[in-house]
Amino acid sequence: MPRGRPLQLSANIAYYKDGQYTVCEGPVMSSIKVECVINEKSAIGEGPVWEEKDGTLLYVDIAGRRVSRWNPETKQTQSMTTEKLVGAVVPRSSGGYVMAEGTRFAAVDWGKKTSTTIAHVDSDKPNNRFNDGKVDPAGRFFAGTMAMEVRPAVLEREQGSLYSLHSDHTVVKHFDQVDISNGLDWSPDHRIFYYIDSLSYKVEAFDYDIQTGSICNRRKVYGLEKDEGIPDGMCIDTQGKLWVACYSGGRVVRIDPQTGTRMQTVKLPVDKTTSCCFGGKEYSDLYVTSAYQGMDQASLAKQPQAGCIFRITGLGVKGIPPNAFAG
Ligand SMILES: O=C(O)[C@H](O)[C@@H](O)[C@H](O)[C@H](O)CO
Ligand SMILES: [Zn+2]
Repeated sequence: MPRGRPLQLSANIAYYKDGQYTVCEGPVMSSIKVECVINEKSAIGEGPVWEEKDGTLLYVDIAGRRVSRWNPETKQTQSMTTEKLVGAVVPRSSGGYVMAEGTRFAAVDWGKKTSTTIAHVDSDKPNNRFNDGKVDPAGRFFAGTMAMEVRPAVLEREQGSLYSLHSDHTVVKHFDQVDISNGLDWSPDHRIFYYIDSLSYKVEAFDYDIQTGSICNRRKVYGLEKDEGIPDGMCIDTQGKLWVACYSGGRVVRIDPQTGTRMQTVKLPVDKTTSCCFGGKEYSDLYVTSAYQGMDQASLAKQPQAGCIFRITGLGVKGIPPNAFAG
């Protein structure tokens, strides 16, 4: 091994210097690029989903009460306003979308820009709303709730629950006592469900039964460090590693859930990074949403791109195509 030549390890690069290998965080030899691709700002951009058939990015602006779809070719965004705060939107196999809005699951007719209720949750909690959601590999739409925020991350604690909407339109409640129900995804072999309750400052895992959609054996897989901020949305890559957007951390981190360690950090030019998904050609680009809500004038002046959506290229990893709601 000649001096100064990098040694490729599984996830990191080691440099040989002064008689020892220094392991840097992340594949520093690849050219990672972060660019703002959607200039149209969201108060709380969230829930990005890549739609392969159209090559478009679907996402929500939670507080802006908007579902949007952006076409990278035309650079055009189409939007639909929602009545209540909208936590997540997902593709539906029978066409259109399903959204988790207010405290209801609703079908969206994208052509007409209208919605119809499928089911209600948390009817005993008028101050609750849906937050993040995603479809499991069998077509069930998982989404969780939280109390309305007084300001970012300030709210009545333990009011939320995690639900799933099944193809027959029944709703299952998995657990309650959630502060801010947030990022979620499934392992590539469908045997593990990963979940974030933001104010726990950790990523958790459950055993997953893909046949029934039930979860058990809750455990911690990663605890966030102080400077990483609040864990928010997340997605998994084909290697089973988790990409977590860190709210007030201005970064996405790649976590190895098997070892509970951080493998990589990618910083962004905004603090309030909220969620991420893979998209683009072969799902090799990471799209990252952000928020401007809750920022004062001074920080907005310092971060003019707050609320924009970013694309990270050159990561050298690939994502898994999103699932569509089966009902
Ligand atoms: O983006 C979301 O998931 C929530 O709706 C936001 O409100 C933030 O996550 C929260 O404020 C940070 O904890
Ligand atoms: Zn979120």
